[in-house]
Amino acid sequence: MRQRQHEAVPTPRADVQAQAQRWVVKIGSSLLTNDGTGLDLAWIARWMEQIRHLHRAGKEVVLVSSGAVSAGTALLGWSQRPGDLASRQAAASVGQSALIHHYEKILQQVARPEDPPLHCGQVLLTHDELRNRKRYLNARNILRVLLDRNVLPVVNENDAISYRPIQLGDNDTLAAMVCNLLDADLLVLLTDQDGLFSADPRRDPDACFLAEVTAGDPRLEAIAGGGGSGVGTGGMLAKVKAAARAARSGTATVIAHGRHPDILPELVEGKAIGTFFRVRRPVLKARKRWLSDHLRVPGSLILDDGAVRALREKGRSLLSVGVLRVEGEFHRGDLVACRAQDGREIARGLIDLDASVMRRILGHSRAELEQDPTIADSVVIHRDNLVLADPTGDWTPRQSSRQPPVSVPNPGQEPQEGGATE
Ligand SMILES: Nc1ncnc2c1ncn2[C@@H]1O[C@H](COP(=O)(O)OP(=O)(O)O)[C@@H](O)[C@H]1O
Ligand SMILES: N[C@@H](CCC(=O)OP(=O)(O)O)C(=O)O
Repeated sequence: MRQRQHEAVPTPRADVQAQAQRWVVKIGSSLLTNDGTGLDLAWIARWMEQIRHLHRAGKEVVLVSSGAVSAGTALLGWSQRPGDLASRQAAASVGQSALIHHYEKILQQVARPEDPPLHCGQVLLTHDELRNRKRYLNARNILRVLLDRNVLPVVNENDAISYRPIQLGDNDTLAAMVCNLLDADLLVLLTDQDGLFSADPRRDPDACFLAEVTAGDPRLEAIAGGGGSGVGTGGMLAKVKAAARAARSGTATVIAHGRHPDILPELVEGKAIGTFFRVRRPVLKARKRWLSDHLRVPGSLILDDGAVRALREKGRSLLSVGVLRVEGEFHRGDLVACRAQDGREIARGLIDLDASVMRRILGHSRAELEQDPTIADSVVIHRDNLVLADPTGDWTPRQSSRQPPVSVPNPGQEPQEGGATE
């Protein structure tokens, strides 16, 4: 079920939850392990039972699971989570296979005789899958194929080969990206707190619980601290940002305590447990979502005030005459940031020219540029390939682009552009 945007009367929370068809459920490190090493198999069994329950209710479920490093740390006989990259990669490599083994085994143990077959399908993603358009579409297709074949995708970052410059880091971000890939209806972030509080409840005993908020509300980032449990990576801040990111695809979010008994069945019943993040902004089209999903860009263009206005207020393409400076190295087709002169990122998009060509164009004086329309009017970034930042720093749709055909994924088929909302 897709929450309708700009409704006079917003869909009640209970209905958003009960009618959500495609669920992305994320279980954080803080829940999967009690002391930072090893897995809590008893609780994994309870979550697997709950996922079986969702399937019986006809829901599609993707599980985003942390825990590889914790599981590997215990198996390798180390007393604490490794601090150095190589040991963390080794722990993830050993732990990920153990993690998926336990999920599959326990998923079968909790099956009822009348249940149709349900197996786990491991999907390990890196930042590259989300940066490169072809790999992004490929990841989307395989996730769709798994759901179509009644498989439970179990997603994690490929920690064994990720290293800091290309790392997503926390699985809240990853889960939100999966929501964007799949146009999920509901993101459930299970953690070790009852939800979002007005301050970190570990530090502030007077912190108040927030039952319902708006995804992307900039005030929320100020109250959500970084890593809190010491085991998890992103802390509440990553979850608040993930809810804002998920809202770009119209996905509502619930942050709830994973050890609340039967949390998932109770959410399907529409119960108000945990903090609900309502979607209150226009949904970005799939292609623009992919543009906004990039965590890093190889270069920036510094724009003059006229170009900033043309992009922001008139929804125009970016022309070379409006570019004052080029930073970084990039090639035609790369995603680059467009910045105002004070450094704020106001847009980002796929560039039509290499950095070297841009610099050559900028070598002309502004008077020369203005006199030679063939150079001055070169389209640097077409408006269909641009997303604009709104005043909160989130991304907003602007121009409607043409609708490519909707694709139905087939195994082995080349990834296709397109999708329900593109
Ligand atoms: N405003 C807040 N409300 C709730 N929890 C918060 C807040 N600010 C910081 N936290 C901390 O965030 C932690 C959860 O994040 P994290 O440890 O990364 O968990 P996970 O492994 O589930 O992702 C909580 O244990 C809590 O201490
Ligand atoms: N991908 C890592 C976990 C990353 C992590 O801790 O994320 P989170 O559970 O969001 O704090 C792993 O499997 O160990």
